[in-house]
Amino acid sequence: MNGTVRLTQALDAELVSRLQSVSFPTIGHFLEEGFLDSGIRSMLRNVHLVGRAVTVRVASADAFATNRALALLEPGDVLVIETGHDTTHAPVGAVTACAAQCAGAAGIVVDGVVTDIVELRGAGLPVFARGTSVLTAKRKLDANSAVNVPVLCGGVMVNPGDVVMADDNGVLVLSPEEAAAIVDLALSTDRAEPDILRRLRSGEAIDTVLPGGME
Ligand SMILES: O=C([O-])CC(=O)C(=O)O
Ligand SMILES: [Mg+2]
Repeated sequence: MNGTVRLTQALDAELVSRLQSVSFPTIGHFLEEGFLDSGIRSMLRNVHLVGRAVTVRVASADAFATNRALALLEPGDVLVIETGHDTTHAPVGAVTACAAQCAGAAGIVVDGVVTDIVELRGAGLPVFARGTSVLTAKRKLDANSAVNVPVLCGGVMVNPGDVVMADDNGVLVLSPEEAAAIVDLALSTDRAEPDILRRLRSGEAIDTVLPGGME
């Protein structure tokens, strides 16, 4: 088991605060990279989070790998789980989510399935996954598991310490530098949108309101 290193670099609190105000699909107007496969969806409704990625590669349904990653979570972190495209064994359920929530995590993203869905809904921790399963991970070790290493999640390479942004639309992961470079543009675009909607509702034509396109 590699990479059990605790992250030392916190995300800039000001950046996190600004990103929390952003409508994440606005970033989708400007960027092409960092968007997780749309099959990874929120398992809860009305969620919106920004957090630092703590990563784990779970090999062959190794539940201990997830537990090691859970032990590294700090307030505001998002646990990002690579499963090697395993959509059968759920590495996350009531107990895992409870541990993450008790550590103050902002959420969990799994490139795979979760279990205990009723309990997850009740707990309220934002969890993103491809669906649900009754079959779970197992209490066994696999040497190919690793914590806080780059992981492939929904087709995106997620590095420990990246910025995870997720809501009911899906999940986006950027480096802190990429997030800082886009946040002002996203916020100013969001600020312009209420007026666009008002003008459309008042009867103006779309090609008058948005002559150059949607951005
Ligand atoms: O143990 C697992 O793999 C998932 C689970 O059921 C839980 O976290 O409660
Ligand atoms: Mg369980």
